[in-house]
Amino acid sequence: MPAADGDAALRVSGLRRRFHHPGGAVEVLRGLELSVHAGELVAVSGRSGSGKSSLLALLCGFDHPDAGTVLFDGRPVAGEPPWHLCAVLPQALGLAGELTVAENVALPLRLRRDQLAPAEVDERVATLLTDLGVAGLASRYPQEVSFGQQQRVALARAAAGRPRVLLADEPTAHLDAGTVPAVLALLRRCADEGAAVVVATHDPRVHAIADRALRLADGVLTAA
Ligand SMILES: Nc1ncnc2c1ncn2[C@@H]1O[C@H](COP(=O)(O)OP(=O)(O)OP(=O)(O)O)[C@@H](O)[C@H]1O
Repeated sequence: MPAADGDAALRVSGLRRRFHHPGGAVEVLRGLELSVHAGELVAVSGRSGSGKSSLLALLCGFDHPDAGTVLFDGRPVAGEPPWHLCAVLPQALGLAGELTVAENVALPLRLRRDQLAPAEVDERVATLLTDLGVAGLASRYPQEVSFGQQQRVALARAAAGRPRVLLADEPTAHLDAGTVPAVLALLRRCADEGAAVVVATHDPRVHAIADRALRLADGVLTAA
């Protein structure tokens, strides 16, 4: 029997977001509904400008809706949810330039209140960097590696805290075909280990590993 919406790790209701431009207002999200359960990987497609990045920004608290609710395990969160509850790979990546690759990935673990032992942090970081094929870059700074490598580092950072909800915006853009399988495997593993995973993507390779495919159009999500 499918899990009830009320049990969803992430539950979004009636989400609205309007942007104001000199030429007028654009309502990008128009009462959007979404429920994602623990262990589920959902791929969200939609034409460029349909609002995928705007949706992810609202889910992770970078932006605020005009109306609607975002619940994590049935509860609202004031401001940005902590990394262990919701972590994001944004399109702009947002790596800290003053921290090395390894320090960036360790950051969500170091910021947690329930601190892990330093050896466990180091092991988790090393495993993620190895899995994503960037272990050799651990002591470099983000500006010393390629954009595609930075993208994998930002994904490792998002996954490091084993978040309840993992969001990824176009995680396979900028990657060569040989690198994509490792990214897909990590996203799938995060879901299999219990995260609710939402991926904004046009990539059919992501759709192939997703449990559900949704399409964002006219401000709402429908089955793709
Ligand atoms: N901060 C903002 N201020 C004004 N308009 C915005 C803002 N952010 C997004 N928009 C507008 O909202 C719409 C949705 O943008 P968004 O980046 O969410 O689309 P997207 O589906 O992620 O596109 P892409 O696939 O090209 O990344 C676009 O028309 C965009 O111009």
